[in-house]
Amino acid sequence: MKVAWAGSRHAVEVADRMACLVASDPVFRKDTRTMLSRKELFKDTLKKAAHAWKRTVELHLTEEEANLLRLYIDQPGYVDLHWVMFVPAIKGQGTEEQQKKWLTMAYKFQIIGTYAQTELGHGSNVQGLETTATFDPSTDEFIMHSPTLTSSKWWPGGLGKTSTHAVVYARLITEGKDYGIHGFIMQLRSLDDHSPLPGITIGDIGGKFGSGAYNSMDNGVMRLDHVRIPRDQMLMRLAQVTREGKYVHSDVPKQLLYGTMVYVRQTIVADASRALSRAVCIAVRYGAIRKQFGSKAGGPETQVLNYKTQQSRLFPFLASAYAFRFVGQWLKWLYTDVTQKLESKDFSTLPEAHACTAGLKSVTTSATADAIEECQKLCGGHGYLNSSGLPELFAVNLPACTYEGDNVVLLLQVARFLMKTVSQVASGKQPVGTTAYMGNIQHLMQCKSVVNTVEDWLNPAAIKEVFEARALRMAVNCAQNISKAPSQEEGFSELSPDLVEAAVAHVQLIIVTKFIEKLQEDILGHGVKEQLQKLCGIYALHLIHNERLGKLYAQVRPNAVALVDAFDYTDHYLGSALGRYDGDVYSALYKEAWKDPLNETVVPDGYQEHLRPLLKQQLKLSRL
Ligand SMILES: CCCCC/C=C\C/C=C\C/C=C\CC/C=C/C(=O)SCCNC(=O)CCNC(=O)[C@H](O)C(C)(C)COP(=O)(O)OP(=O)(O)OC[C@H]1O[C@@H](n2cnc3c(N)ncnc32)[C@H](O)[C@@H]1OP(=O)(O)O
Ligand SMILES: Cc1cc2nc3c(=O)[nH]c(=O)nc-3n(C[C@H](O)[C@H](O)[C@H](O)COP(=O)(O)OP(=O)(O)OC[C@H]3O[C@@H](n4cnc5c(N)ncnc54)[C@H](O)[C@@H]3O)c2cc1C
Repeated sequence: MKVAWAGSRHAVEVADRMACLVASDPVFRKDTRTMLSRKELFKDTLKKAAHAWKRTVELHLTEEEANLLRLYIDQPGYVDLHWVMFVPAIKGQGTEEQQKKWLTMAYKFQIIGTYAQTELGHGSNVQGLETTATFDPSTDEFIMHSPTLTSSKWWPGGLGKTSTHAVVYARLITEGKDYGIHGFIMQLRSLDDHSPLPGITIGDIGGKFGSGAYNSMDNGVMRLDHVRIPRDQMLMRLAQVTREGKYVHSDVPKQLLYGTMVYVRQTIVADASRALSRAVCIAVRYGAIRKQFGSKAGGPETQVLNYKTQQSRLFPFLASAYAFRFVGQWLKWLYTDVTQKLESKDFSTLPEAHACTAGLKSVTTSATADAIEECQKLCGGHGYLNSSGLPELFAVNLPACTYEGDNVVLLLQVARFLMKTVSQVASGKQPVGTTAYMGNIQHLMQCKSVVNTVEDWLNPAAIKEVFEARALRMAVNCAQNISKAPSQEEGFSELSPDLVEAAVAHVQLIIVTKFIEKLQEDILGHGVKEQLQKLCGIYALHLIHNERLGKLYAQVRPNAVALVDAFDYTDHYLGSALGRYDGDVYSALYKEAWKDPLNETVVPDGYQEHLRPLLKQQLKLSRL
């Protein structure tokens, strides 16, 4: 089963080796992490990251090994953004020349990069970002500027105290015209003393949910005051600005600007299955040890895992962990396939890749966060202790429902894709890939399920047909209702809760299908396939129920604010910049950020000891 889970014997071997390397190194200890102050935790993260890099170089680790080393250190930090977003953004959006220049430095850690897209005022609505990059032909430079409070960059990981560089997303303005959002490489801090460059105000945005957890990451705020960068620091693979200031767009779809997000969403599905499996592992093992109540007077107490209620709550999570793992492996393949097609200028599969990555990221991270929380309850009182590992696991994985795209916003993107596909089917076009089932519309709209017993759920064809029929009927129903609305846009908005459900049904169909396809592979090991068949059945069966309360929600909405005002909580008691009575959210958020101890100094404690030697050493090595 280890091989089935990991994907190959090789994967099991490398993972074991890297996990042992981390576990046996005292620098990577994490048992007291939740007791550290924010400053101590941050410094500990700097130390671990520098040590990890030292071991990577000393042991000549491959990329695969180095990634696993980072994963097992299990402490979010600036390196995640550097490798998972900064490097891929330059790879995807930089010209060959730009890649050569910047990636050479990034691969050797001579520079540390982050991905600065989100602002205080806009995250989901990328086209609403306000930072400007105005071309000045007299100096051949862009002037990077934050015109408003809400245009402050807000959230980028590693930005707060660590990154020396960033890919910054800003509105490109040239010859007086706004050409929308583009990516720019900016140096943020001095490579000599780490102080912010002139015109750049930068800091940490403050403590986050839970102790330990994501607080190891210095998510940052940044304001730019007319900072000049050379023209060639605009990422120019998708569009260019000439020396004269002419805007030229390449013959590639403009959506490739969002390519880094597609890449990261795909990796997040794998993260979700890992986090869910950790929670399930804790709850199942503990359930086998924990005993409560005797069966008969004087008889042995019952292992809590034997209670039917415990099983019905826990085993769907166990099945989901496997389901997410297999769909994650498939998604990685899909992403590689699409990337190869893009390189040969075949952009046809881009919309499907967007829908699959967005949908799967959304469904798997939401289910994982809910499941970790439930696992805490499944472990009773002890589950609430930090030492159970569950509070931190929950706190670290909860934001995956928000970062890389809010999960509801992403499901609406899937729904948009589905509505387009339904209309294409109606006009006679045969859908392909994960929507191919929609071509079977006549049958799926009318067929009756042959599933009557739990055993029927082990019949893959029956399972698949039920999920196809459910997904298709929900999508068609939405499309029909939208067509009755005064306009497409109004219909989409009005129907959005149903569209989200239709999107979830489509994504769950993909997960079920990929699980079934996995079962059709050669799976070695006595009884392994049989166990997986049972888990596939459990995963599918636990999903088939539904509730609709949309009409009641609409009736409550007009009084929703009054209904929470009626709790009569003071701002002090509520303790939330977001829940303030007066609604002055942005000013409050901004003010709170500067209170964080990390912002007491501009250059962080630990820079001289860990960060500077790391950067200097790499610089020296490159000059040898
Ligand atoms: C303890 C160990 C650690 C555990 C965790 C460890 C590691 C985790 C690993 C990684 C994570 C690490 C850190 C997290 C860092 C987080 C970073 C971020 O959050 S970066 C910021 C991410 N931001 C977002 O995701 C914003 C979400 N919003 C959007 O994506 C878009 O704005 C949105 C919602 C798609 C709307 O786009 P917009 O252009 O305004 O509108 P349209 O809906 O009209 O779309 C236009 C067309 O473009 C198509 N589209 C949209 N997105 C994409 C895409 N990505 N790819 C391809 N195509 C896309 C869309 O379908 C429309 O097409 P049509 O015109 O309909 O054909
Ligand atoms: C831990 C963490 C790390 C992050 N790291 C980075 C980073 O490194 N770099 C970076 O650039 N960003 C980063 N982000 C920012 C992240 O990408 C955004 O928070 C995310 O994209 C959501 O945007 P938002 O915060 O503006 O939410 P909003 O869009 O303001 O969402 C608020 C609510 O409105 C709803 N909503 C919004 N739009 C719609 C709609 N059209 N229809 C229906 N409902 C809607 C959402 O569902 C949500 O419930 C990070 C965030 C977190 C939490």
